[in-house]
Amino acid sequence: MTTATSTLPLRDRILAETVKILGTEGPAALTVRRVAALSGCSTIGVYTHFGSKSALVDAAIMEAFAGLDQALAPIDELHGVDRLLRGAHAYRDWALAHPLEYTVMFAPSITANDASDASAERGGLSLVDHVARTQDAVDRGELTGDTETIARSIWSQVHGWVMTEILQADPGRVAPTSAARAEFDAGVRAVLAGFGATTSVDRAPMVDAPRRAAVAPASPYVDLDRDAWTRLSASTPLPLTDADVERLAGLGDPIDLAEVDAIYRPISRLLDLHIEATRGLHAASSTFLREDVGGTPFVIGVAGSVAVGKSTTARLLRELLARWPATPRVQLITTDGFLYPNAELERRGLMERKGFPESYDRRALLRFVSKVKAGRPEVRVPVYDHLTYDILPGREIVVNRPDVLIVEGLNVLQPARPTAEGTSNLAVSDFFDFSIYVDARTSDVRRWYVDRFLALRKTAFARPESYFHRYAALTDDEAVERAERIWDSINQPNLVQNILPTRSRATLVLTKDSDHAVERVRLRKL
Ligand SMILES: Nc1ncnc2c1ncn2[C@@H]1O[C@H](COP(=O)(O)OP(=O)(O)O)[C@@H](O)[C@H]1O
Ligand SMILES: CC(C)(COP(=O)(O)O)[C@@H](O)C(=O)NCCC(=O)O
Repeated sequence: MTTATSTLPLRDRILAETVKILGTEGPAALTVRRVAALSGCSTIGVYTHFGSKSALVDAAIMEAFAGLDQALAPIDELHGVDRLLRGAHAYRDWALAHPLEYTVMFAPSITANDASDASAERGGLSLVDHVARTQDAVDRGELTGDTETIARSIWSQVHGWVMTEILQADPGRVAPTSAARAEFDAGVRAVLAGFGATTSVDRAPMVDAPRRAAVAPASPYVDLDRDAWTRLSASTPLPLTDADVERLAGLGDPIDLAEVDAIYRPISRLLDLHIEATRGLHAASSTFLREDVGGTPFVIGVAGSVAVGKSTTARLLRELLARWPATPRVQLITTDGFLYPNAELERRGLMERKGFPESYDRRALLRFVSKVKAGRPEVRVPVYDHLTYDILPGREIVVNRPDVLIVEGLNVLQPARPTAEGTSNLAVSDFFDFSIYVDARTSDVRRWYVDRFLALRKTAFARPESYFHRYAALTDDEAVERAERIWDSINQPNLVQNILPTRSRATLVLTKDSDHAVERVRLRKL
């Protein structure tokens, strides 16, 4: 941090001095007394703002990551390899301008000993968005290989390079030269080329970048910005009203009729076309086989992170599809009904892994969809209750040969697990006729999760039977801390390890901006 700290508010002054000490002398030199003296306050002042020395270290790490995230935000206007290259430069530019913060974020002597698990792991989690950006380049056919390997190779190149530049300079003072920038650029391009990048990456300044790429030549997807998507179904009527939309919107998911009109009306039209075509295919098969192969429900999977707004998407689709004359009977189920009950999760040591693939009775879920698809009547689904955080004993939803079944859940796009013999099982998604992945930046979803947790304190948590009732009385700060802990320890690792990697399997990907509005739609065309 190069700015003079004396004019900053006390909290920022304390953090700045902490970063200086940690970044130049290491954690052994950090004492609350010293930070207080340098910040011009008493030790009580430090404790009042941060509570403890380790909380101070945590705050220094977390704030530094927030700064880096902010510096990287503009590249999310871009796509593919272009975004990865520009991201690498934005990352290096920030790190070299904040060498002490960068040291605090990544020096193992600090993160391994003096930070809490959450902030020590924050470095790993910062890879999440990078992995998602890499996945985008792979999905577009601009890079070839395993996404995780490519993402790690790019990051190792960038991080290793930046750390060397910082260590070679005087503490806190890096003077980047254009020669160093050119060398760095060549190094990152070499890594990208090693994974098959052929796209010529232009050097125009970031602000001039096109908002959206049209279609990558080898990509199996068509990628449309919001306006282009909306124009696709100009003549389809919108059968919902403001009141319908208000009724269907999930907590913290600010959707309105304009958004439904712009985004969901075209989806509903596209689905109607798919349903019609699928029925035509069945009729053709019947003619060929000279027997009636029978109708079967059209099954749609809706996947995405916890708190991304899958439920709102699924409910809107149910409502819109039911208004098409060919599909009046639309049912919606969520996969949480197939979570093992808490007692079973406890027995398996999985209470902290609710939502991970292994926390579900996957065989029961597979049996369920295959029965539905086979046209069986009265197929039953257990019911999960968010309030008690458990399966409701004896309660069931009956799925009775609907025209359309929507299956919503975190893991619905998981590929099949290999059997012990090395052959492949079927996966739930093998029974889908269409699938939708609701996507957003991980940092935005984290914020939505925390905001929803805060809002739930006054509603669901306030009820004595709520599993989270003990959180109803928390102060704002305590509730934020609690929600972030659940997010960082359960939901984000699940997103990164299990959910995000399934995104490219979806027929349609809806990418939301930080205000929940869908900014981009990607449709599989091949
Ligand atoms: N602890 C909770 N108490 C009550 N309702 C909850 C709780 N957590 C989530 N919900 C509700 O459950 C639904 C599903 O949430 P989630 O699985 O996070 O999916 P999404 O937000 O993507 O729809 C949402 O309507 C949400 O408001
Ligand atoms: C119930 C869920 C696993 C979602 O299940 P889904 O319907 O997506 O299969 C999730 O909302 C959840 O409660 N996760 C556990 C961690 C948490 O309390 O946020």
